[in-house]
Amino acid sequence: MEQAIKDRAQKLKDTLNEYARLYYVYDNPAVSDYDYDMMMNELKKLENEYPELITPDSPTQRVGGEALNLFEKVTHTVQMGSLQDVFSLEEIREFDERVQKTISSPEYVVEAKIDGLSVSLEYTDGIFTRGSTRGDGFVGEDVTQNLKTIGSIPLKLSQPVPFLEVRGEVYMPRKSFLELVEQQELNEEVPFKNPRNAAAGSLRQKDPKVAAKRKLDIFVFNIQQIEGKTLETHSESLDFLKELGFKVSPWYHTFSKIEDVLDDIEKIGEARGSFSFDTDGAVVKVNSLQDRELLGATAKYPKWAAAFKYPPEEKETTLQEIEISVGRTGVLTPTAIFEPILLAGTSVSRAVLHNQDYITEKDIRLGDRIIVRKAGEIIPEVVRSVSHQANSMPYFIPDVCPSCGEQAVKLEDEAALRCVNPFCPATMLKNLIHFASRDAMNIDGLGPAILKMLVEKDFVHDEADLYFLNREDLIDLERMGEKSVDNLFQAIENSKNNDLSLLIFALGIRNVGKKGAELLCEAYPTIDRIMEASCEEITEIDGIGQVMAENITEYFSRERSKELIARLREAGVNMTHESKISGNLLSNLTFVITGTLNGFTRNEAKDIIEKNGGKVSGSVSKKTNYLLAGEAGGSKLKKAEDLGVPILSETDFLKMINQTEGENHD
Ligand SMILES: NC(=O)c1ccc[n+]([C@@H]2O[C@H](COP(=O)([O-])OP(=O)(O)OC[C@H]3O[C@@H](n4cnc5c(N)ncnc54)[C@H](O)[C@@H]3O)[C@@H](O)[C@H]2O)c1
Ligand SMILES: [Zn+2]
Repeated sequence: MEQAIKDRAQKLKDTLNEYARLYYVYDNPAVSDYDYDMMMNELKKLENEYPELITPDSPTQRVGGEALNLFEKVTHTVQMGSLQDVFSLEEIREFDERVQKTISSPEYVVEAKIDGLSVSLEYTDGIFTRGSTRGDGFVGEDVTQNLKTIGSIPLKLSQPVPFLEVRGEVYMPRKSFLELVEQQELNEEVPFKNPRNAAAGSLRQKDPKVAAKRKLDIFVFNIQQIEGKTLETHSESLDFLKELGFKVSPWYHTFSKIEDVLDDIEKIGEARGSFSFDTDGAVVKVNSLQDRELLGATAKYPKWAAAFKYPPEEKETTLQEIEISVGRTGVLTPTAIFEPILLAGTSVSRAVLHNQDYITEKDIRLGDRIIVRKAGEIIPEVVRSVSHQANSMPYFIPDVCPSCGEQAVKLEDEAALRCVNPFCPATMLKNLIHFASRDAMNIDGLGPAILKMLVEKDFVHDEADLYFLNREDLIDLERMGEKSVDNLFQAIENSKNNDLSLLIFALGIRNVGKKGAELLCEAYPTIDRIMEASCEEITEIDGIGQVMAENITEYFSRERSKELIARLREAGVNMTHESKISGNLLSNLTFVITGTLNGFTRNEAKDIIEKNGGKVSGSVSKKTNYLLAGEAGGSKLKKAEDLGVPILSETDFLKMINQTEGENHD
């Protein structure tokens, strides 16, 4: 065998193993399933031709990913194998021929292949006892608590079957996925790439409360083990599972002619665009359970089943327009608008172009002939440009926000353009969520869901509107009863007393965090003084740099800001800052706190020090003035001794503070 072939095989193994790790262990694929499958196919062909290339670490020999240490491990009594996959109807005929060598006139069941993750559910005397992921097929993860949050998994079966283990596919409905991604974008989290990864990521959350919020669902498709009931065929077992209370494969039909099998596969292909879940193929299974025994399995998959994978559909069309929309986080997204084409059973006229880098890399221009692809995923994408029109020019996303008309900017380390106008209607919801959040105005009960309704119903257009809400409007809102409206009004009322520094932080001025807001307020303790301060003056504040100072003055120079502040003032929102620093006897002194204190918590001690003008640092150095040591000081105590830093006991510290307060009273 040539060295080049060996090298190619090794390269494929390494790359596929890495892709599989990202996909199974981190739920974050680097390439599309189709591209992965095509590489896998190439490796399989090489290994077929040169069997000496097959090593135990080859991805062709292994199923799925490793179990994470986060969960208890579960050893599967019945192996949870994968499926042999095929990419043409011809290969389904070949599968049938292979089956026919062992079984005469086999009967087949065709099922939709759900794109989720495989789990095993165990029941003893009809009670759900344990659920686990597939893992590598032999050892999976115990995710019982998370599975219990899925409403369609029965906790008790309609019959007390002595023992039952079933296998099913947990998935995230498309609608839930779109909602989740929207939420993740608002929270500035990295969104999941597709419903399958979202389902896998959600089921492997350590906290079942998170999993519960993710709206997962399941289709059960096989009996792995059963006691107390004899079944002859697969279709019979699906019927029985239904009777027990399971949600089973949504599409299954039994056929005895291979032509009918092929027809049904095509029917699923046409219908799958309209399913509420992602379908990446069709599975053909031998129906008789006894025949399955005869056919057996390889180390990786059963020989009685085959998965047909639908190829991604691609079509050529003409790009008519590029529409720019602005999302809730202010990101400008280009969408291709083209002459409608029929893809995966639906008419398509729009596709994502991601960002400027994507457009530039593929040199996509207005008027181009383009190739659009729809694979398993929900949203089609523009794959490439086939040809440009004469005299066409490279396309650049205009740097203007389509919602507010202000200039959009490219932030560091981002491929995207963003609208940063604090009053852009497109990003208002996100600003409001920040405004009401715990660290900002801390308005309990005014979370993202309610704010979204308030914005959608046009009740709220900016932060000040929150203080002029109408009781009747709120009571009409979904899920808002009298009591919760009262509580909400009380929380809004309470927020009026917040310190000015919280309000400044809540306004969401670019680059102004909690700390920056506090520093600003220490220097300028009223809103009027802040608004009058010049950029130069603000830059002089210790801890505030040029950029932050510019952002602050730019914000307050806007007419909209002045109006907003005026209305907040009218509502009675506090506009002054009460300095935390009441004394200065500890000024210029740095403290480190260690050990357990008796009279107060470490945070309380920190507050006392800061109120008196001192600083608290996390580690002892030559610059430390005092170590405040409670019981069991440990390494910090040792270090302070070594460096000769004075050590204060709690009593010493109290004396020092009382002296301070005493002096203040003089
Ligand atoms: N994009 C990437 O980087 C990447 C990496 C690794 C794997 N993958 C993808 O993962 C897949 C390979 O994973 P696999 O080994 O799980 O194989 P598979 O997903 O192709 O098929 C096996 C699985 O199908 C599921 N299934 C769904 N509906 C079923 C039904 N009705 N009957 C029987 N089984 C059903 C089972 O849970 C089973 O585990 C490929 O599609 C591959 O593209 C992608
Ligand atoms: Zn805008």
